[in-house]
Amino acid sequence: MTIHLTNTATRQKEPFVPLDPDNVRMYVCGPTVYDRAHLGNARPVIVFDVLYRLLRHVYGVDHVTYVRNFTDVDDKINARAAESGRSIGDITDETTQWYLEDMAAVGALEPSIRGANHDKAMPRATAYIAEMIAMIEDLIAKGFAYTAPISFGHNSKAVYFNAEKAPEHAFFEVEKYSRYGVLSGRTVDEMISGARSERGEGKRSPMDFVLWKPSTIDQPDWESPWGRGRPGWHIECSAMAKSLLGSTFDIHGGGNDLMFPHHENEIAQSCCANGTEKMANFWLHNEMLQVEGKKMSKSLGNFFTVRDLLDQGVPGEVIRFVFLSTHYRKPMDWTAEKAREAKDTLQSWYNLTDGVQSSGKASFQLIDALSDDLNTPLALSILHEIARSGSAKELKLGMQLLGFTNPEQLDWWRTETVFLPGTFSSGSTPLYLNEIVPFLRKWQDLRLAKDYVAADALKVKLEKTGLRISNSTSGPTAVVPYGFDPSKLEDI
Ligand SMILES: Nc1ncnc2c1ncn2[C@@H]1O[C@H](COP(=O)(O)OP(=O)(O)OP(=O)(O)O)[C@@H](O)[C@H]1O
Ligand SMILES: [Zn+2]
Repeated sequence: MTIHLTNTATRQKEPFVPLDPDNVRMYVCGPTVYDRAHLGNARPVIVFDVLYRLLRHVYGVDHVTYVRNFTDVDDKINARAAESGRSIGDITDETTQWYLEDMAAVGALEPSIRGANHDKAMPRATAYIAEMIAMIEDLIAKGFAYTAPISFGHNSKAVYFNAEKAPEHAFFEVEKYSRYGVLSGRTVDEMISGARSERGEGKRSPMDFVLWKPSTIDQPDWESPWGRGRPGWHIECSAMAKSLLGSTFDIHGGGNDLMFPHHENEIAQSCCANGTEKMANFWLHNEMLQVEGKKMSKSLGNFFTVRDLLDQGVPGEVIRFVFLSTHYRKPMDWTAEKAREAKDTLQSWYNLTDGVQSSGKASFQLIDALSDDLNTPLALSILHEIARSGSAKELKLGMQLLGFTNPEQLDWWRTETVFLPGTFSSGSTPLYLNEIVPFLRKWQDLRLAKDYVAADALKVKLEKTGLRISNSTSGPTAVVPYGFDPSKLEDI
């Protein structure tokens, strides 16, 4: 069975043939670490996690390398340090840790080098400055890049190191690379207006972009042939990808907001420095999580974080489920309704598969769906069918393939059912039997007395505590959610 993926570079769905089936190589642009990940940032993580799992399934765990970087040098980080009075290292260490915790909570595997956990699978940009400098020197030597000294104005001299010699910018000269713009399919005008936001003294053309920039004394800096300075964002990914995956690798991924200019610039740098035709054979881009039609983003301020949802009691698996119910190339919204439905579904699936042995291979139908350009909505509907047919083992295998791994320590989905008069569903006595039964009795009495108004009011109050109250064939019934807090009953 061949995996087919939509390749942004060709705008077609193509059969995926790895360069080396013994080591399938994927790079995904990671976060800039200065704040909590917002919910939109989790979308590429979950999408590429599914692809990673599929590749491991097809080629074997030891035959897939997945690299996702941390951008820990960036002007947004400097700004956060300046406004908070904290050190850059503190901010990047803390947010890196947060990111790892939040992405683990949504069921994402950590990237790995052929299945082995390794620092190199999650490289920090600051550990690759020497490689970035070498690549920039290479680009200059080959005539694709140039340098330009900053001009010392009346007050700028004092703020730079080594004031004797003006530090220099290094720029990539876009005109030298004929395939610039091919990935995103943009016109020169569109690219010029997109590039204008990036300032830089001494640029030959507004489209040229920064490879290296001088640092003032209050900015992070490294020694370089162009004076003390720091790298531009794009060169970070080119240098790390080359160093860890080679000059040409299989798949490069990220959100479609990165297609231009970031990925266009990565391609220009890598292909020109490495003398290759392609940086990656396949370019994959996920569409955006939106809020009222606009991209969820930090700059627009229309965001909430993954941690906000987790703290509100939305399980990470529910976040994952909601993302997978929309195809990765379609924009989507987060809604409370989708989260509720996902939670109900997962709750029933986890209960159905609880304790079921799960060795074996996931169903072919499911692999087929994922192999067709990661059709996760179809995969979920196949799981629905499997669940309806009652095939618990097959369901569990399928859930595992999609990353719903049923973590025993986080069994938010476990429920118990209490019936009147004091019987219960599971083998052991429910924890809150004695607290709940009197309320069920009272509800039954009100109904028998035909005082439906009071009965309904009581039901509403009980359901506010998290119980689900109904009248089953066995009589009044309360479904008790995992983590139920009986002290909430005291106010009724
Ligand atoms: N709303 C979104 N929906 C889906 N993916 C997103 C969204 N916003 C950002 N991403 C992706 O998240 C990843 C991390 O991006 P990055 O760290 O640059 O985001 P950011 O700069 O923190 O966010 P923002 O774009 O909100 O300023 C990238 O792959 C990017 O494409
Ligand atoms: Zn990148």
